[in-house]
Amino acid sequence: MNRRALVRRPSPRLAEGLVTHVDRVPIDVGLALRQWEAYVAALRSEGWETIEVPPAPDCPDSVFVEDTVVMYDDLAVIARPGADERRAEVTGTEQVLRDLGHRIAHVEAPGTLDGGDVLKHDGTVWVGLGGRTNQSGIDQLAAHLAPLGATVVAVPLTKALHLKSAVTALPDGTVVGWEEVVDDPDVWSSFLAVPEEPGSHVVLLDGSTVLMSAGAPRTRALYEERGLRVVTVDVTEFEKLEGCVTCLSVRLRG
Ligand SMILES: NC(=O)NCCC[C@H](N)C(=O)O
Repeated sequence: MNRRALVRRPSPRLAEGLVTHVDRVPIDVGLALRQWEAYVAALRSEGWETIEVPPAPDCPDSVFVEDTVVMYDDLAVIARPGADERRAEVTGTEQVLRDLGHRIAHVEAPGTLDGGDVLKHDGTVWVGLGGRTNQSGIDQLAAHLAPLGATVVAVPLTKALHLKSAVTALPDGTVVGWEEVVDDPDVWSSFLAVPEEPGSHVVLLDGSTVLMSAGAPRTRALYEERGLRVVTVDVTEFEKLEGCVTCLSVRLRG
């Protein structure tokens, strides 16, 4: 399978990015750019072709490209970000996906939906409700994905910015999370609490390899004990803005 991922270069205005559940602290934009370049290099060295969405220099949070779309098979559901400040980000993503030949659908007003609220595994799509994503956004996503056989499940979300700020899934479907910010771990039949907050975010690079933050060494060891190969990257400047490894790319199928 062709392994391709969208990424988007950080805006020079990154330091003005939104913060909701954390206090604002200074961002080193030069360091952020180097961390982003290393993130892209890590994807490439793991066999992923990276495609840059044209930069959006006026949108401070545009590096968090995951929030602009939900991919399912060949369908790209263009998000409608819950934060007004981020609405303009979707245009560039849509154009790139259209040019790549993906089918396009949209979340329309009054719906809101951020890609970071959407966790997929094996035909089930969990969507965080209560932060950036509303019920109309979830209903619209469910309608777009139903013909593809996906089951959409709304999940309460009050303690983290996005569902995938709280939980992600390992290749075997085990959902991993930092329990302090998970509203209801019982949503998942297999839930594993991890010992460090940045450890709850994994990007699946293949069936046995995950990409994660370098800021969670004990969780890394836990994953390695489970037989996973782990690639780490420094993403401190993005973590200061409630971003993480998942937010920085969108993986495409086919
Ligand atoms: N998917 C994600 O978790 N994205 C992180 C977005 C962070 C950005 N500062 C925001 O508040 O929208």
